[in-house]
Amino acid sequence: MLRFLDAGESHGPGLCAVLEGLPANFSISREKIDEELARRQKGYGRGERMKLEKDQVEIISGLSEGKTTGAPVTILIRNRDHDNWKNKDPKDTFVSVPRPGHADLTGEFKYGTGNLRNSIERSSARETAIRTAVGAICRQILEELGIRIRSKVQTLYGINDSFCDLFDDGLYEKIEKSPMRVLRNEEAFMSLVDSAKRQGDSLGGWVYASVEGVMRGLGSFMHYDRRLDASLAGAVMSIQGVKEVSIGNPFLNFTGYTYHDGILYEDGALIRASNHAGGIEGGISNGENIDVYCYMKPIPSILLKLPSVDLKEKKNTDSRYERSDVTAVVPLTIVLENVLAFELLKEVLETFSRDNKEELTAAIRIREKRLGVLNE
Ligand SMILES: Cc1cc2nc3c(=O)[nH]c(=O)nc-3n(C[C@H](O)[C@H](O)[C@H](O)COP(=O)(O)O)c2cc1C
Ligand SMILES: C=C(O[C@@H]1CC(C(=O)O)=C[C@@H](OP(=O)(O)O)[C@H]1O)C(=O)O
Repeated sequence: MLRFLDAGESHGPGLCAVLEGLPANFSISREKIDEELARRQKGYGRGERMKLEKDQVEIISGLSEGKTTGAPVTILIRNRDHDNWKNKDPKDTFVSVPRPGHADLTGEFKYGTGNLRNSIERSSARETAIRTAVGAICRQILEELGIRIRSKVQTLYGINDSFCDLFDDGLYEKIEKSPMRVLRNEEAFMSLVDSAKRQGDSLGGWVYASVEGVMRGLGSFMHYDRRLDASLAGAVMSIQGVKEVSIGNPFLNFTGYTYHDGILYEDGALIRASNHAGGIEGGISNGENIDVYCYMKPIPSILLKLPSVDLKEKKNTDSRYERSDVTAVVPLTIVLENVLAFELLKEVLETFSRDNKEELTAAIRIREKRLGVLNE
């Protein structure tokens, strides 16, 4: 079983993860992991923190001559901002006024450390840096198996028309360079972010990822917890700030006749007339692109005042501001891609459970050969 644990606080020395269950003999490039980390740091609407960090991964275990050995892979990302925090007087970082919408209050209900700073540190989406690094390892293996993931921002604020409707040729390369550049309506995006910032407010929006080349037959309807759509949705919902997940386009109105994707036999092959199902039927991948949409709520840390309570003084007060992004929909696209990469590799290994590259690719070929009969 592929699994990982991660640890680390937002302003602590760093973040780390142990990823276990990778098959042996796959090449993993550290540079490619760092490229994903750099992509995640970009995006209009990011706050001051991203100017301080330059995320890079250190690989502590699990690779030999750049290849997986089957041993647990341990990775580490250091927090540059730690240098600015390590000598702070605890009195100066103490927090007793929770921000509505963040984890400050619920974290205190649950853990009761008396200082909301502890919840802030671990609940922070800083954790998405290490999750992106984990996904970036899985992604390199998926790419060798012919699976490719790409993403884009679909909407910002309440604007339900797309900033960029379709993937153009070569767009993937452009996304890799800078996710912002691919937004057709880049100026509209930027001015919306600018005005939210001027107001002291924040924004959310929808992002979209599409996975190409997924083999048929991942997931199962045999039990609720093996359904592929459920596993993917759960993983995506676990990303900080994500509140809705849809497999297939949630913006269109359908009837049964217009929604369901016709099955056609053409030129000796089984094909689908459309892909409104988003690549999953009955909890099992059907070979079409897996399309995942998710909605991120507006960022909770805002300069505008919301009602809150000083838990120490037991007095009503205004919410307090903590340095923040205005919107994180652009980095969310990269986090989404890499969260999906981990989940999909886990599903591949669940279905074709093998311990090394050669046996894994052979097992996938045997399945494809059997399904190929349907196309004759
Ligand atoms: C990439 C990314 C960056 C984020 N940046 C911030 C931020 O700067 N300030 C903030 O208050 N929330 C930010 N969030 C959202 C919070 O982490 C999130 O709302 C909080 O942990 C509470 O979790 P919940 O919204 O899932 O309930 C960010 C989320 C992501 C994915
Ligand atoms: C550090 C990251 O995002 C952080 C997520 C975050 C939050 O509350 O979730 C709050 C901000 O942290 P800080 O107060 O240090 O500026 C963001 O910068 C990152 O994405 O690497």
